[in-house]
Amino acid sequence: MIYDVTKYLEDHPGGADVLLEATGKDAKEEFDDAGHSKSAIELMQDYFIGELDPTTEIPEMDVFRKERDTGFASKLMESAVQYWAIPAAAVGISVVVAILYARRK
Ligand code: HEM
Repeated sequence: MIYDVTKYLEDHPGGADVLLEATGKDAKEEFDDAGHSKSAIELMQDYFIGELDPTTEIPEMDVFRKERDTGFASKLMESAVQYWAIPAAAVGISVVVAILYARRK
């Protein structure tokens, strides 16, 4: 569920700050935690603009988890690549040099 609350910023009893902080994020938990009344939930429907396209693979909470996961995983991969890149390059160069050296004789 996506809500455009731009026009509601000034009228929000909870303040514009909390809405701005929730921009572009999944604010379901914050919304629920605030204990919004039934009328607040009804009012919210006026600002409903659409759903996330599930095929875009970016539902908000997943993004956070994914960023954390892939962040960690990609860092691990990066360091793994760095770890292997130098010895692998050294071995590669040695092999080339050895072949060239062997050919000379
Ligand atoms: C379209 C979306 C929203 C609508 C229509 C809305 C509406 C309201 C309304 C009418 C109230 C007054 C209390 C009540 O009737 O429940 C309220 C309070 C509050 N709202 Fe929202 N709200 C929205 C989104 C949010 C979001 C996303 C957050 C947090 C990130 C939030 C945080 C709060 C808080 C903390 C209060 C309590 C203020 C207090 O009691 O001092 N609201 N909201």
